[in-house]
Amino acid sequence: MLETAVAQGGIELTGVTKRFVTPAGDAMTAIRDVNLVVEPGQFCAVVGPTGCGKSTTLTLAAGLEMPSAGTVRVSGQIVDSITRGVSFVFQSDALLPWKPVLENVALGPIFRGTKRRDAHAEARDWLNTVGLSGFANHYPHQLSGGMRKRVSLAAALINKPSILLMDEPFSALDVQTRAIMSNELLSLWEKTKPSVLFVTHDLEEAIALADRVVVMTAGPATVKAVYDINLPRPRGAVQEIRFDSHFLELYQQIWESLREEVRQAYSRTSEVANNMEATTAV
Ligand SMILES: Nc1ncnc2c1ncn2[C@@H]1O[C@H](COP(=O)(O)OP(=O)(O)OP(=O)(O)O)[C@@H](O)[C@H]1O
Repeated sequence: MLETAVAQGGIELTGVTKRFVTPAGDAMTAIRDVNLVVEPGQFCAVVGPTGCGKSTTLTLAAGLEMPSAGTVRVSGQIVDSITRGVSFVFQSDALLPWKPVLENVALGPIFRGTKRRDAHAEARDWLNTVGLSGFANHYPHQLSGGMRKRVSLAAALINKPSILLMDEPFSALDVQTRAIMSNELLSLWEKTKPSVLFVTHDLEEAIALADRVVVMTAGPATVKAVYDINLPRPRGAVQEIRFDSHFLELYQQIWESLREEVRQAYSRTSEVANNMEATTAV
């Protein structure tokens, strides 16, 4: 497993712990002793209770944060600065509001030194791929949430990333748009096959999209269990695969594992809230 992760685009976290300093000056451990492998071209989803450290895991893979202990390797190289070949898609769109759609999509190639005309031509191809060829001159605020998300995907994929890091990319969308975007993401991923690390709160979404689902424990997070999702590909419409009997079995099995962590995280936050109330009442 270790050898395969060394190939282009493989991600490997070994014994990774990340501590932060809180605003009060205390040390807090966000993730603890995390071991995680994403094989090149694999779609890996990470689920876990809120606040357990999923986004922290992504920022470590991106090289935006450094581990306090352990190592992060991408394509076999230890990550010690911003990782090359990575595109990030967040919950918010991260588009520049003062630039039209075409310019937003062309930004990556322009930053890398591609001539403006060539970058625009490439951006037009990507807008065509995500079904927005008629919106090149619109500004982000003139688009719907789903359309902005498509622009974000085009802006990420135009960079031909070997790694795509996605932090709850569709959570702000309504259910129907979310399903459409999931299908679009799968068909785009099947064309270019970057390694994907996809953080979500939605277990159904994780199983419908991924080759592998990683369940993290209540914070400080460590990896609790890893499930291989052996549903056939291409998956077809994510709305339909949810009714497949094997999908339901996988859901049941993974939810069993996740439920306990969600319960623990919830009771911890309730304890903190109760303690705060008690302190305030004194
Ligand atoms: N830069 C930082 N400084 C201090 N604490 C941080 C920092 N980044 C994250 N944390 C803390 O680390 C913990 C994990 O945060 P993280 O955002 O990784 O969790 P998450 O699982 O992605 O949460 P959610 O599911 O709610 O999005 C949280 O307690 C958070 O407050």
